[in-house]
Amino acid sequence: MNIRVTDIPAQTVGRIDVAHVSISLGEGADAFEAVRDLNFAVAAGELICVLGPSGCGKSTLLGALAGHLEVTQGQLTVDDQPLLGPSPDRGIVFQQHTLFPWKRVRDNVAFGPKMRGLGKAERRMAADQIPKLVGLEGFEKFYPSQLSGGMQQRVEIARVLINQPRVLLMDEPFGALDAQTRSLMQEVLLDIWTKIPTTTVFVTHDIEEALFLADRIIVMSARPGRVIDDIRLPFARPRHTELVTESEFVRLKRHILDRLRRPDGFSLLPRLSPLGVPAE
Ligand SMILES: Nc1ncnc2c1ncn2[C@@H]1O[C@H](COP(=O)(O)OP(=O)(O)OP(=O)(O)O)[C@@H](O)[C@H]1O
Repeated sequence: MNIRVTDIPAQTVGRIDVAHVSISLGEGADAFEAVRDLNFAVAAGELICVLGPSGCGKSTLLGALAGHLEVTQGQLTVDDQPLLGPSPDRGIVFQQHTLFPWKRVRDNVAFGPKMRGLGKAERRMAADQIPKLVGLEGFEKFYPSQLSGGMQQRVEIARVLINQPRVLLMDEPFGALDAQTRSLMQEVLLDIWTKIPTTTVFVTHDIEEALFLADRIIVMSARPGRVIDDIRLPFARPRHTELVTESEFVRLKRHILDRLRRPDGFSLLPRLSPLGVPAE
């Protein structure tokens, strides 16, 4: 049975507002504008992909959402609260692994709550449930080096989810995986997101990945990155790999390719409001 986005439990937290955000990097004569006047919102529980060519500032935007970078102009808020720095409320998963090699899976996952001073019983409960959710059952006692790349990424995701973040930030998390594992991990992510519909901002330069995962795709131009398209996807959930051969999928892929080639060209899709719904 296909379920629609509206059937997934509604989230009430995790709304992101990116209001006229520009970010400059570098200093003095080396300073340059990485992203310019980004203006969009992400609804609570929505999964968006930010897509754009290499160097267009996708990671810069994610770094600012994570609280690692300050914006030069404009404002970033989550649930109307300005971001004041990094927080477990906004968990980030990178392409590179950040696991402690000397800790077992279970202890890697439980590390964040331990640092936050959560009690042992609470930690144990979370550390038992989250690995199951991401498909790590049976691997809790393994060390990272005993796991495949895909399994290590599951641990990375578990480590973030255990903090029950309002927002999940993902910076090309599957970029280093082989094509088959990557496809599997996309399905794993959608399965997790359906069970815990956390607001997710997923950065990628892979058009098919964005089309497969997202409720909406924000397309950015080359540097300085600007939003050149905001596309709400019509595909039902759950999504299966056959989706990539459907005519609407192929049509949207062609549309995005065209937008990336001609960023100032005219979009044939309906114009969207900042929340990604068709404008009046
Ligand atoms: N700390 C930094 N100092 C100077 N320039 C930087 C710094 N970090 C990134 N850049 C430059 O800023 C621009 C935006 O980088 P960013 O990593 O955000 O792009 P991206 O879209 O994520 O690229 P990719 O898809 O290749 O990861 C790039 O031109 C990059 O070379």
